Amino acid sequence: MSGAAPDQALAEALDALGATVRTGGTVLVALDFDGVLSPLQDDPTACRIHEGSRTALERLGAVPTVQVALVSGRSLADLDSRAEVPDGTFLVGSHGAEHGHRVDGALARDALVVPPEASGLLDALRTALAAAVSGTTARLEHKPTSVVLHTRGSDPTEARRLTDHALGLGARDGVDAMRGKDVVELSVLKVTKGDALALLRERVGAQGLLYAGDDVTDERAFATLGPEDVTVKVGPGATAARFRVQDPDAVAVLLAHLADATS
Ligand SMILES: O=P(O)(O)OC[C@H]1O[C@H](O[C@H]2O[C@H](CO)[C@@H](O)[C@H](O)[C@H]2O)[C@H](O)[C@@H](O)[C@@H]1O
Repeated sequence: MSGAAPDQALAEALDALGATVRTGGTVLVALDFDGVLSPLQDDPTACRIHEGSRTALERLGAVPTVQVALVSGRSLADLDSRAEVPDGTFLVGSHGAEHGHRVDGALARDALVVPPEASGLLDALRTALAAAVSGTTARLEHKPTSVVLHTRGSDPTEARRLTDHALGLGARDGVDAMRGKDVVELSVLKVTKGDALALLRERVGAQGLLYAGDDVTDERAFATLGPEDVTVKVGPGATAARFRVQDPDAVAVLLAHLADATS
């Protein structure tokens, strides 16, 4: 495998999670998708899970007291279509708005309730953003509870103008604006990955937790996790996480190390 090995402090934290599993404790292994399990791409539809991570998650998913979860900003359907994860994996999409899990080779979704006033607001946001990006190189992505402005690859001046416009729309009542890497997401539900992780932790009764993420919305999650949790920032930039690895190649090595530590 081509990624860098975890540094000593992270390796020790992974070994401690492995020891928890070997003594019968439950460990939640939760991962962001873009920038963590897949390298970032100009075209979001080109992203696939890293082969090394896919293999390691297969191994981890086979351990009875390891619970694997993907916690992503992508819509649940989009995440499911490219994740290639084993049965039993929890999938959280749209930054925590959509929940499901893999069972019998398919996605089982939890019900998603969007109040009518929120649907109306989302339609208005979609219309306003569509008018703003018309004739530009920026793109829109539509999710069940949000619309996303993508400016990766756009002219920087145009990207700034559209970003400011989207953030202006995001200041409206009932809208949660989230900035990410060359994206502004306008959601009509107030959700966070931190809340999603808290729910999952309770649902599986985890004694140990690992979460790896690379983006602004992952910082929201890191900030809610405890000092004993193994939080891993992927890539450069300020972070509230305890540990850092360089890139998705290093994530694959980290997950393989954890899989080894559980057996
Ligand atoms: O929480 P994540 O799994 O990291 O999802 C966050 C967003 O990921 C995608 O956008 C990002 O990745 C794209 C593909 O590499 C890249 O082109 C874009 O610039 C990035 O922001 C996805 O398209 C969004 O819906 C997710 O919210």
